Amino acid sequence: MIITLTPNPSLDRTIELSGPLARGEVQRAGSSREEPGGKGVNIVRALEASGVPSLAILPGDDRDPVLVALRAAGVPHRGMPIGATIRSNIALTEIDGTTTKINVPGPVLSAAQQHDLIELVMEKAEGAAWLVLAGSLPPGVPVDFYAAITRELRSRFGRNAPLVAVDSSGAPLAAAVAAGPDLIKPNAEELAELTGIPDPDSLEGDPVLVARAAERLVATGVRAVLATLGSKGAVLVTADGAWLAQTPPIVARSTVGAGDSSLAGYLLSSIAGDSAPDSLRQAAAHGAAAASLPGSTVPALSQTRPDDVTLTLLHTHPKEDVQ
Ligand SMILES: O=P(O)(O)OC[C@@]1(O)O[C@H](CO)[C@@H](O)[C@@H]1O
Repeated sequence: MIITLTPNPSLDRTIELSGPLARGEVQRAGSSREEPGGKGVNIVRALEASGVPSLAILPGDDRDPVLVALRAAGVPHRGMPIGATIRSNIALTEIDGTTTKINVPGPVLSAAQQHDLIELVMEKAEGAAWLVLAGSLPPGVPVDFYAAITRELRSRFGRNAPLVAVDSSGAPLAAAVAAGPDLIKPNAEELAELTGIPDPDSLEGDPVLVARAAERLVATGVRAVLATLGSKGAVLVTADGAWLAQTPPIVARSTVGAGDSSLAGYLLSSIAGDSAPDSLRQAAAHGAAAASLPGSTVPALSQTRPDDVTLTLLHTHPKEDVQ
């Protein structure tokens, strides 16, 4: 069982433009779609599509459009009433797949609601293989929320605690890293921010640099770093090595949720007992399949092509050079 917690879920509205985005002008959209979202929600949508037992935990009232959509789609979830509407995020996709995303803050979670949410996670986490802590934190939630959950989980369940994956950004991710999660899934920008590299673009184009930055995090106690690099592929770093996975070029339609699908691919492969590089291969295949689908549509395992992924063992540099 894989549990995800999305403290700041969203209703994702994707507007598909039939030409390039023109700032300051009225544009007629080709089409638009709405999907229940937030990173942990997308991960469970992807796992569910492949028949992997999973549960999305999120704050949200039963009649909220996000929960209604999850129910209608048969996505396993558990909402916690908050008496406020879940935020709506907007994505504008252009014909070449360029995606502009606008995310809003979301409703405040009070201290009592945060406490209840943590208790719900603890209740559902018993016996789970993974707990994924996913996305931004809503207003009112302290930046060490994910770190505190990781520590609480390990103190309550000891050696039986689920493995913890964190897919977030900024201060919540930095705080979570200090708690030594089993896996983090940064993109180039998040990895650059975490490791103090001023230019994220330099990372995206250079998998060896990505691996070196990730090695620094592994040296501080993160068990594995899965760095997703968009069309450049994905890099996995563990204490045992560093690998690059690259997919053949795809026609991208929307990159929203592609990273979430990558993480779902990694997790489903890993719980099936695959090796770390093979799990990376599945992550890359899932990410590419997701980017070729509209909106935040997630692929099923059968829609992915792991055999087309090229895996390369990255030789970075001797351990003593790690700074
Ligand atoms: O604002 P956050 O929590 O960082 O990200 C939210 C979000 O952009 O993440 C998903 C894509 O990864 C979308 O479903 C959702 O709108």
